[in-house]
Amino acid sequence: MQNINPTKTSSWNALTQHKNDNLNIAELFKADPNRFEKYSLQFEDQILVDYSKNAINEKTLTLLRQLAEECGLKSAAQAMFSGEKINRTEDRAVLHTALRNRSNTPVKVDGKDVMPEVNAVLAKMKEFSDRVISGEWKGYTGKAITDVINIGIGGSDLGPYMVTEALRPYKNHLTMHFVSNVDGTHIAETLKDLNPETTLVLVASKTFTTQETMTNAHTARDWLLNSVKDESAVAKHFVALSTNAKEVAKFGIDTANMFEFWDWVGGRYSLWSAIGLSIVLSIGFENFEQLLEGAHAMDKHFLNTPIEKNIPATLALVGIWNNNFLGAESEAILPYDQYMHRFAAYFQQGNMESNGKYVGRDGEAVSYQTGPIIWGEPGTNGQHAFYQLIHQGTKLIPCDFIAPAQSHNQVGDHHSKLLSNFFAQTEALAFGKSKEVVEQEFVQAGRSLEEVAEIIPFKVFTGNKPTNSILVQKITPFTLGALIAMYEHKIFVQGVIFNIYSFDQWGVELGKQLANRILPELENNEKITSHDSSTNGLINQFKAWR
Ligand SMILES: O=P(O)(O)OC[C@H]1O[C@H](O)[C@@H](O)[C@@H](O)[C@@H]1O
Repeated sequence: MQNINPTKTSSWNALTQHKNDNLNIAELFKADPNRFEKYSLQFEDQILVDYSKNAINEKTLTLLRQLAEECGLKSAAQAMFSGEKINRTEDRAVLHTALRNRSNTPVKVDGKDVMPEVNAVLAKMKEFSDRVISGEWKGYTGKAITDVINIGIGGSDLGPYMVTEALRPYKNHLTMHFVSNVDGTHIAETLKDLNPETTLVLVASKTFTTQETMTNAHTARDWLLNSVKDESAVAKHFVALSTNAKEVAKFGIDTANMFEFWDWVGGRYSLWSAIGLSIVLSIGFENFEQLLEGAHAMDKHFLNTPIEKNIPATLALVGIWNNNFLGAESEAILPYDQYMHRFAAYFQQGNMESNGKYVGRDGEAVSYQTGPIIWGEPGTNGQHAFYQLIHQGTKLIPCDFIAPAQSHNQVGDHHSKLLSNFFAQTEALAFGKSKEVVEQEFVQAGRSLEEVAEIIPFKVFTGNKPTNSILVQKITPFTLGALIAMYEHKIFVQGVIFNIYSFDQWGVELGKQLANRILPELENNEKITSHDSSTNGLINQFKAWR
């Protein structure tokens, strides 16, 4: 990928000037009755992306598209899809798109087509999951599996957990559990109600060396062996999802029970790989294939659609406008769908681990903002918690509102009520409430303006808060796959423009290294003096209190 400092492009300069036009969303709507038609896009008649409630006009979009061109977006996308080693700092290709390449066209890494291996692992996942779901796969004592625990963390947890929750309406009889935290409470609470004879454990770890996961996996293994007291039981109750066959064998899992993936799959992009086995076990292989189909359809859209109609690119560019020119520091993802309650958490890793970088592709510190802080919670719960600050605080927080038109649970008028909130919020954020309207409301309520003068300012909403509305016909495996891929590519486009490496994650290493240094210091009762005074003080107090 090229090394292009975005701030040195002519479009960046022009955008900096253009910021002074101080666009106002309400005025933009007043001036153009066709704004919705102009600034909304549809995907396969199933997903509507309305980005019209942003402070943008034709000029903004033209300049942003020019920026993408000047930063080499097209060739960068080609490079990723064709297996070039765009993850330079780890010398790896980035091919989560090959995992869902339903067209099965060859994708080469170092001259070798990866598709036969991808298809072989998918076939193995199908065969295994069919046997577990049908009850043909038996545990050590001959009983069918009832519960599945996925032990993993980060990319080996968030994706599978988010998707199995989002697609709960499609799930079968198996009960899924996800254990990630090294806090013993997580595994203890999970194992408490489970029977080892009917439990299958998936140890999900790309590297198979992650402290949290290996610790939890050993605890689960001890739990099984405490109950059945025969090492050979492990083969019936443990499988590994990993790239590291050597470590898997060391742990005692037969490599026949290993579902492989490859170093060109980033952890936070791995739910499409063997890491998705918990998804397959939960909703069946055909539904998992639909998830892959949806993502593949979005991949094709991203790669082949001109930038004017390209959904991930458009979301990325509008995001850059808000982040780099209007000064927004964070972005909220707000699904109006209870099943999608982990969606924001998933893209917290997806986005922040990808684009939370301060070093550009030239090895120098950048002089501009890179990835935003991502946060969010499902729909109306957020309204009664943190929306106050979005409406009337001093910070600019662009929000993505996501909602399905059809609910999986048609309970009374719940869905109309939910969606009325979904529509109302973006309207309120964009248009606000003026002083005049507040006054009018008081007058209509029979109050005199003199009497209420003091409280009027507190009731004014300035509006002009940017939002995207993403309306999905229904959350199905296909549309969910497409939505996830849409955000993945948005992150990719922003990383290209930020001129950073989006697919490494060196920032997680230092803490790990220091924890490994501290762990032996906690194993005795000696006073610790090897750190700064704060860290020494904390460790010593911990030792005194434990
Ligand atoms: O799957 P693994 O190897 O256990 O890694 C789990 C997580 O570890 C680190 O925090 C990072 O590298 C993440 O990207 C990764 O998802």
